[in-house]
Amino acid sequence: MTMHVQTAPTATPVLSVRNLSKSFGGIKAVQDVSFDVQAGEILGLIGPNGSGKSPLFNCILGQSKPDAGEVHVNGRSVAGKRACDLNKLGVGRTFQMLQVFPQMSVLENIILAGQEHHGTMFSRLFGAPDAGLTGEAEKLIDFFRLGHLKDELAGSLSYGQQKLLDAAMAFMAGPSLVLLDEPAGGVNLTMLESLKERLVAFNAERGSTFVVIEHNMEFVMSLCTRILVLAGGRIIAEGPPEAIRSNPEVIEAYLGG
Ligand SMILES: Nc1ncnc2c1ncn2[C@@H]1O[C@H](COP(=O)(O)OP(=O)(O)OP(=O)(O)O)[C@@H](O)[C@H]1O
Repeated sequence: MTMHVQTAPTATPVLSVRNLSKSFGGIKAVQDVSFDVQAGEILGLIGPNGSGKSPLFNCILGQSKPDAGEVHVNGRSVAGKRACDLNKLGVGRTFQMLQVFPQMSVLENIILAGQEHHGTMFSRLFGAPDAGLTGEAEKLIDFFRLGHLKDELAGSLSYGQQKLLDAAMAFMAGPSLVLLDEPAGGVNLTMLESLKERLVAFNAERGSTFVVIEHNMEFVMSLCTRILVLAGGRIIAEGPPEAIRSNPEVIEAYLGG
């Protein structure tokens, strides 16, 4: 009798980066970087200033064309795709700088983010003014505990509340992968706890996957399930937060930087 050994199928990573390189003139900003992110992970991307985090993010997100390498989201190549095409593939992002419209209400900001994610010019011109997104937007606002501020102008919110709104905007349209660029930057301790707690809850309840660039070590170490460290455009360490904290190469990269 022939025995068939069943092997577990390997899950397709949500994000797969292979041999990515990007130079600016003589500066090798990203050098042969490869990593995978599995569904449900919260991956922290850290490294001293100038280590290549933003250029790497920009290559992943189609803002910048890599010189070499490949990026796949849920098994599909993103080569040549624009940011709006990536939204349709289920990728959301936040930027270092706030992207909220101060003269619009919290609700309007969230609806606009939803329209950007899955609207077409035709649907925007001829569809319902809210593109049928008010219900979904209100749920998301409540999830991020901004319900009491729904009708306030975004510009009247505290900076921390605006960062929370900014993060919430990236979650409209239920992305499977969200890239967060310094979500904790300039946010006070109380709002930081709130932001972290909501991100963890979103990850746990919806199984979404995050990649987070962050300088705030306490925030990143307590939020992330795995950390990747860049220095000089290369990955110098990768592992769980507690191993990264005590990694001599990582300490040296920060102190030497
Ligand atoms: N658009 C660009 N044009 C020219 N050089 C760039 C560009 N983007 C990044 N670089 C260079 O690539 C290198 C790494 O980029 P960058 O400083 O943004 O890394 P980073 O890790 O994101 O740093 P930070 O933590 O300060 O944001 C730097 O030397 C930077 O000057």
